[in-house]
Amino acid sequence: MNSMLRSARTLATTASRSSILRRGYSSESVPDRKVAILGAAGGIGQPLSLLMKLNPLVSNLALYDIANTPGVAADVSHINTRSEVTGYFGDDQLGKALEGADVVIIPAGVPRKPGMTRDDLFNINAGIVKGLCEAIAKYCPHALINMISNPVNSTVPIAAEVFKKAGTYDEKRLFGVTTLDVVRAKTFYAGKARVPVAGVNVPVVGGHAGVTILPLFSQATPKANVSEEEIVALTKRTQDGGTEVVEAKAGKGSATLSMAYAGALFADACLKGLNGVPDVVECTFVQSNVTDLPFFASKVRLGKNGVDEVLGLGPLSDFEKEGLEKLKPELLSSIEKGIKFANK
Ligand SMILES: NC(=O)C1=CN([C@@H]2O[C@H](COP(=O)(O)OP(=O)(O)OC[C@H]3O[C@@H](n4cnc5c(N)ncnc54)[C@H](O)[C@@H]3O)[C@@H](O)[C@H]2O)C=CC1
Ligand SMILES: O=C([O-])CC(=O)C(=O)O
Repeated sequence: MNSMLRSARTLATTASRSSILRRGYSSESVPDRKVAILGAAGGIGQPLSLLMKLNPLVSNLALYDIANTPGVAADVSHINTRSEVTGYFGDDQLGKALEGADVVIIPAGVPRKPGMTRDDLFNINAGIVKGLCEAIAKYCPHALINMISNPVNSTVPIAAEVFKKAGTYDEKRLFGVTTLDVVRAKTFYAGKARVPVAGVNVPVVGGHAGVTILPLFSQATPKANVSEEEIVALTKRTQDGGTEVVEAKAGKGSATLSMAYAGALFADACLKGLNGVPDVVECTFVQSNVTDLPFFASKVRLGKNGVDEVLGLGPLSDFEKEGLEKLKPELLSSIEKGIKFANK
């Protein structure tokens, strides 16, 4: 029995060491990193907590929600990986959850039901995000913020305004998580192009709602014979990916599992950037000069201070150029709605 336990333990240690080595570190050089998840007991929060517990770059995992986090934290904490896990709940414990955090992931807020747009969530989620960002400004002003709560096109500008008011705003540290759009675009493209999905790359730019989601299939790799008609259909399916899940769940919420996967990928990229791993590039919604809009999702190189460089759009097809012009009014109005809310 003892030898069985010993070999299981050796396996776990070897797995964690080799995954650290795969990420470009020597096993001695991985710094301590605290990740806080706000909304950790929710549909996204729980599987995201699990995935972050599996990430060997995390040394301290703080799980915060308005309720139910002690159970989630107790459960996840039994997994024999590197991080210490602590559950926090209620306003009184928010400061402790945030103190010392390097990355704060925010999936707090209500999800859509069939028939709703992401903007229909604004009235509830804007207030939730504002309150959480006020606490972040106070307790961990230098953390990288990964905003998942919808409508992302407005919640990111809200966060920026809250941080500006608190005097802590650093545009390099605020990210709207649009990774799920990229994950979907890759999956749908691989299916149509009949290529192995593991090698597929597709940038997705713009924002995170309906037509503001603009996948750039003209830049997809590997190149494949995909017709114009199929590109139009792939674009529409990527833009409607969230709605597809909302309708399939029929009133029981929106994407949680694929979102947890996407959120874990993006947080991992942020941690790698912080740790100095070179050439970490992800699409994300950030303060931007790439277009005339103040916030825009595009490829971003991540570094030790968050955003290292916001990369340009690259060459667009005529269909994508048209999509870009079409998305601007809606994206701008969502950004302005967020700014107005934060300053009222
Ligand atoms: N960026 C993206 O690609 C995606 C964003 N989302 C968004 O993520 C959000 C969460 O979705 P789900 O996890 O499915 O919802 P959910 O309702 O299952 O979970 C939300 C959690 O937030 C918690 N919460 C509410 N107020 C809070 C506060 N003040 N502080 C801390 N926690 C608080 C709730 O207690 C709940 O546990 C929604 O706004 C949804 O639209 C969902 C999928 C993809
Ligand atoms: O569609 C929703 O409401 C949730 C979301 O943002 C997504 O799945 O992309």
